[in-house]
Parts: sequence; structure tokens; C-alpha cells
Amino acid sequence: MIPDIVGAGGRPALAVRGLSISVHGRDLVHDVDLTVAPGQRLALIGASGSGKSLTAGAVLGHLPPGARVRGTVQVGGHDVTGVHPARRPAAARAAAVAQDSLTALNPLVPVGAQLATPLRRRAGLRGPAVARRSVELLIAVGIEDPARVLRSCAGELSGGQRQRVCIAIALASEAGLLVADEPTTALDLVTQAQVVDVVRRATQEAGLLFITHDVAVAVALCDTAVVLAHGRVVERCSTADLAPDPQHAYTRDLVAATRLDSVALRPGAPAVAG
Ligand SMILES: Nc1ncnc2c1ncn2[C@@H]1O[C@H](COP(=O)(O)OP(=O)(O)OP(=O)(O)O)[C@@H](O)[C@H]1O
Repeated sequence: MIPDIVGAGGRPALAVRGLSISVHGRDLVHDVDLTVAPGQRLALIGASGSGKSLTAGAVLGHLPPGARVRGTVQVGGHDVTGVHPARRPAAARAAAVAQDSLTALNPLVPVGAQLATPLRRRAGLRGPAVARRSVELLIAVGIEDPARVLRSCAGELSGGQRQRVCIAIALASEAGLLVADEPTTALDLVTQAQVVDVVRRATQEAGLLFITHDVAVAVALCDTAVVLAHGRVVERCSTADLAPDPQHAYTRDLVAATRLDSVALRPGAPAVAG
């Protein structure tokens, strides 16, 4: 039973309970609980190796060979623990945005064709509706010249444009949960702020699980924070309390290591299209 269900319809976008993961017998994630309501943005924060990506992998159904999972993962109210993404019901769909947009996109296939796949398979669109929705999605993520970008391959786009395209592809599947694993890490500060703004606008209804080691980005984008250290949750709080009042020594170290003065990242900062 899940005690803290929140959000529209009484179903959380994501409910993780007692999640433990071992890989080849090594215990790496221990007893993690996470709840994300529709429209809620939760940051899973931790240093490198703390278990963020393994946790995200369990949510998405992408764990490495040799991984064993205990506990449960529910997406949209459906138990998807250990279920391959292709075998999950439509209501339990999670869309992913990865850190490296260059490898996330097929370098040989134009953006238009990559965007059309989830629009046909997931959103059920056909004919001219696919092209119309593709343009709408690219405009929604701040692409100024959607016609050119639809014709382009990944290598012809800037890093910021590629990451916007990846977000558009994730949105195209109309999933109730977006899982973004360090999607801004490879970007410069200004582009990072733009992508944060796009993700913020894109998750008004879907839940967001945002994986990051960067407290500044978490504070700018998310309402809730869960801090992971050595595979265990050491702190959970509102992001508003994270920097001024970190409770755990590990969180204090993460906060100390972060630039919190980035004006560009502040919520409500003007977005620059690119
Ligand atoms: N395929 C794998 N086989 C064995 N160990 C793994 C595997 N993937 C991750 N690990 C180990 O699990 C631990 C957590 O890794 P994970 O990738 O989840 O960390 P992370 O917090 O996402 O780090 P980063 O921010 O560097 O991506 C690390 O000790 C890592 O070495």
C-alpha cells in the first residue's frame, strides 16, 4: 500500500517504495522511497556514484545486466517493477531525457523522422497531423526555425538545440512522467537556464523526476528535493529549504560546492530563445 498518494485522480505520476538495487551481488541502492505527483518536479540530488542513475534506470526499466531489484516502482498507478518499457501499459509510460543529446539522437536520421515515431506510436497521430504536431512541439521547446530543424540531423544542431529536440521527443510520447538524467550538465550556463525553463514549462501536468548533482539547477527547477548519498536517502525537503537550511552534512557539502548565485537559473528568469 502507498500511504502518501497525491495529485489529480489520486494517482501519483511515480511511486517508488523500498527500492533496493544490487548489481552482480553488490548492494548499490538501499530502500529508496520517492513520490512524484502530476505537475510536481522532484530533484534526486547526489554526488557522482550515489545511485541516481540506477534509481532512474529502475523507474524507466533500463537496468544493467546482473541487476536485481527489491521494492516496487509504480508509474501512473501501475506496478512496473522490472517490466520492460515496451511491455508497460500506456498509462504507465515514462519518457526520458538523457544527459548526452548527441548520443540520444540517431545521427543519421533527420529530427522530423525521430519526432514522428513517438507521435505515431504513442500519440496515435497520422498524416498531416504528425507534421503539425512536430512543429508545435519544437516551437513549445523554444526552437525558432522548426522547419529547418525538422530537416536536420543531430550533428547540424547546437547542443542547446539538440537538448530541446530531445525534450520535444520526450513530450511527443505524452507520458505522465518525465525522467531527466542530468540533461543540462553538458551545456553552458545560459543554455542551461534556457533548457531549465523549457523543462519547467513542459511539466505543468506531467510529473518530473530530475536527476542532478547540481543544487543550483535543482533549486531553479524543482519544488521538492531528495538527497541520495551512497545509495541511501539522507534528506528530503522543499528545494526552497535546501540551500538555506541543509540538514545533513552531505547536503551541506553539496550546497557548498554549488554556485547558487546564477541569476539565469532563478525561477522566472527570462528565457532566451536559441
Ligand atoms: N552496470 C553497472 N555495473 C556495476 N556497477 C554499476 C553499474 N552501474 C552503476 N554501478 C555502480 O553503482 C553505483 C551508483 O551508480 P550510478 O550510475 O547510479 O551513480 P550516479 O549517482 O548516477 O552517478 P553519476 O552522477 O556519476 O552518473 C556506483 O558505485 C557505480 O559504480
